[in-house]
Amino acid sequence: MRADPRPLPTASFGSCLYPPVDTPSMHIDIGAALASAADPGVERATLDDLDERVAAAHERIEQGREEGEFGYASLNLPEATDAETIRDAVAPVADAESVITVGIGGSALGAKTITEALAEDPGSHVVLDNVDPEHVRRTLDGLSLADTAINVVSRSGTTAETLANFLVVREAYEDRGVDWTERIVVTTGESGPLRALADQHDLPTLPVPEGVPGRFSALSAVGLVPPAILGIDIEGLLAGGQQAADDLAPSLYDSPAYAYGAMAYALEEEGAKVNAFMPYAERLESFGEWFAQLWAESLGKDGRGQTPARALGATDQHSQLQLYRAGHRDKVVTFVRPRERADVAIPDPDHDDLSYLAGTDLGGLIDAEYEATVASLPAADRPALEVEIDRLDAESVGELLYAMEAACVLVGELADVETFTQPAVEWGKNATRALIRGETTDETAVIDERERLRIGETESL
Ligand SMILES: O=P(O)(O)OC[C@H]1O[C@H](O)[C@H](O)[C@@H](O)[C@@H]1O
Repeated sequence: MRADPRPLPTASFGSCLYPPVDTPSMHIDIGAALASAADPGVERATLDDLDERVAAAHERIEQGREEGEFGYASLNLPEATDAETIRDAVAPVADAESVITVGIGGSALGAKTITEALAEDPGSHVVLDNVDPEHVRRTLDGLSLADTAINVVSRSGTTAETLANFLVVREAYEDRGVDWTERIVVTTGESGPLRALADQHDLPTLPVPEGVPGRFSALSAVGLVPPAILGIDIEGLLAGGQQAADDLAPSLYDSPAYAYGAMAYALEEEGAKVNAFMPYAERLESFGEWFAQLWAESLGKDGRGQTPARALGATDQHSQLQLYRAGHRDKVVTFVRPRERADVAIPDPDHDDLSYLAGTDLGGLIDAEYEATVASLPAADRPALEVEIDRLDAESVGELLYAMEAACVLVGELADVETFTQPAVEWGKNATRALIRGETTDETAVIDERERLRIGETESL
């Protein structure tokens, strides 16, 4: 295992201006997003002023946690989630070689992030979070269903994509003579069609946590059933989450989660309306997808909210970095990396031009790329934030998930938006249901009008 690439603080661009906000295994560096290093950037005086509002927001958050208020209760999950109950529920399928999750959004992305980051074989967790017929068919054809456990998750129990896929998956098991009722775990709310189906077939069912929106439920049965089936240390994930919970403090200078949240908020105020999220590890690619839902659905309200853009390091240095360094000054790049990496030596090159690679390894190369790309942003007067964990283990991943959730809740407080709901997604859902049912509703009227206009325009061409 490759050791820590560099001790802190060193001369990485900008970090000498402000010491990173650290916990035992998580490090947030905000230096390269200060006004002294970047534009848009945050003045130190602005940050100091903002810290008073962070203290007030922290008080509000703690009060919401104490009272188990809707949304704020999410930040109690490390303590509230009972790992043993989850382990008992998955015991009948603990021999499964793979898991197929049928769920979407917050009911899929947490589990996907955790198994991608920590499963021995990330491919052993397959997620059906779309209703693309060819993809669903190909996915099921590619699985040995007898060795695959089914994880069906829906907080509302009504989501069309999840229920449709569940019916297709169930039929596939039946067609192959595999008793799906013996290979399934359901996680859902107290009511709704999925709960009714689970009761009808007497399926092992876990409750979604009370008062926790889907996108904040990774550290509950919603996110932990597939990891538990695949032998991942779910207790370690919860311990990491608890570590991050214990590190919440009434100052951004003492809490990595709040340092990240406060900087993201302040940068949006300064014009950084896009947050390009760039993990430097393939095992953290889905973490970017999870972050995108968290940030977009929680903070995209009242005409504001940073647009999360997904990128991957080092790959997207060769596709998007040009834009980040030389495009509109409307972005911040969030760099994420595990400091410890596997060792894959680069064989001695038999060509002089490649001699610079001699004696190094892929870990050394990707870390050099990380350092260079982080430094390249303020070198172009553009803001960057760094989120580092010591290694990809259960504790660090649990801490990372929780810290990003707490950062998001803080931004919601500072921006004064309704963080825990997502009313804007309902229009499309209602319209879909009406179209499928052949009903005429306000939504279908809009769709018909669009169709009339389109036909009108084509005819007038
Ligand atoms: O868990 P479910 O009720 O099936 O919802 C799954 C997802 O769909 C909804 O439309 C929301 O946009 C998400 O916040 C949610 O996570």
